[in-house]
Amino acid sequence: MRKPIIAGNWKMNKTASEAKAFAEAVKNNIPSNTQVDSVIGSPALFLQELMASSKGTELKIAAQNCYSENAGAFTGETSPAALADLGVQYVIIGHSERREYFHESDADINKKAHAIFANGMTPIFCCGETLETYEAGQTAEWIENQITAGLVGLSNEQVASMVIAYEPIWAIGTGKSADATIADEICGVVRNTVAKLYGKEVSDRVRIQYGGSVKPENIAEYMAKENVDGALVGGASLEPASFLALLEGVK
Ligand SMILES: O=C(CO)COP(=O)(O)O
Repeated sequence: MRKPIIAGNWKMNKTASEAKAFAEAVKNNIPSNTQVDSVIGSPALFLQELMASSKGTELKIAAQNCYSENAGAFTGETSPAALADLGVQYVIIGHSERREYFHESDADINKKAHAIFANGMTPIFCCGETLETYEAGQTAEWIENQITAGLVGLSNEQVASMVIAYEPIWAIGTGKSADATIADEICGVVRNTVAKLYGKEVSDRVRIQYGGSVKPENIAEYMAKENVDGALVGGASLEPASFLALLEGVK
């Protein structure tokens, strides 16, 4: 049985005081982590504050990115070793916004995945296709390629323990969600790709999220699907009441 995981991705939103107020508002209302892993992915600037505010509670904290080296002359980058030292558990990598606006390649993302595991954290690895690829009927091939390249060299145990988020680019922030049937089908493609590369035992364990215009009103439809183990949520994770409602939708 795979434990559900709901992760908010705040993207580049909030100030430190707003991040702290959010954590204070939600931290005592997070469901037990025997039911669901509840995660907030924050800008690096607020991670230390969020770690302090959420200490001893069921709220887990993710970074939205990191570099693939632990230290050195990499101006402006965030060290995975420093994230691990803060107690951060998850790092989102390969988000379509980073691939598109910051030109991250599959190889860059793969190096980050290795660095995250080397520091004892868990990657939330994002994949997803454009509307053009979707309409051309090439989604499955696209997703297989992103996963194959992004996970190169990881061990079976590492892949089994990670989280893979399927986020169709055409459904991100557009209000146009892939319906639950499509989400389940493509999350199934993700799982089959993992099975082909790492075997069935690994693909039965890896957790797969759907992301793209998930809201409290539609979360239950996604969670009811066989291949969907959780959600990666942007806009609807920004307000405490909405984030808590997403978690309620899983219970
Ligand atoms: O990109 C996303 C999460 O990483 C999805 O964003 P929205 O939930 O705002 O569509």
